[in-house]
Amino acid sequence: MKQKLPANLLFLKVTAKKLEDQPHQIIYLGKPDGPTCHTGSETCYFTSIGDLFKEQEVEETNLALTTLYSLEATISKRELELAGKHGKRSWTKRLLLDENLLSSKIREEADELCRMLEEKEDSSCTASEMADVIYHAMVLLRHKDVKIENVLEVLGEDSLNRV
Ligand SMILES: N=c1c2ncn([C@@H]3O[C@H](COP(=O)(O)OP(=O)(O)OP(=O)(O)O)[C@@H](O)[C@H]3O)c2ncn1[C@@H]1O[C@H](COP(=O)(O)O)[C@@H](O)[C@H]1O
Repeated sequence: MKQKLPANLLFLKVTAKKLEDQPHQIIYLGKPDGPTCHTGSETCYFTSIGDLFKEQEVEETNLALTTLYSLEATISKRELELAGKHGKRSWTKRLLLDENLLSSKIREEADELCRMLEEKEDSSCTASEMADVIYHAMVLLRHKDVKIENVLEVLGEDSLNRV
């Protein structure tokens, strides 16, 4: 069987196959007779490996942002829950209610991060130490009514100014 592609008069040789154990299913196999793309190119896979790496970078950035925004939303939710009488115990709520505790935790976590560097520990704990710093600092942001977006904007401006 030959099937004409409407826009560009290119052809695919199509064969149909039935699977023995799946009598109600048909698999069509298309074998191009000449180029398969309307541009006349052999394929439509125009994306280079380099572009794929860039896409991966974008995906990683999106994941990082989604995580930060989601953490921000959780912290805001805990703040709203403080208004209710009964709610489950939450470390975030404790921090939001106690500025001294919040400050001392941020200092403690930042100190742990620095000590890890000074004492030349291997890097296996770096991510979790940094996560502790970020989380506690983000509770402070909420307490001061500052959005993570504002922080990211400042970081973006700084990096542009330094190019
Ligand atoms: N990221 C955190 C987070 N990191 C640490 N902690 C808590 O912070 C407290 C102190 O943390 P530490 O790391 O200092 O714990 P530690 O036992 O002193 O251990 P060391 O550091 O001394 O080894 C513990 O009760 C931890 O559970 C956190 N509590 C909450 N979050 C985030 O906040 C969200 C809401 O949490 P709740 O408010 O508890 O519902 C969670 O889903 C998380 O995303």
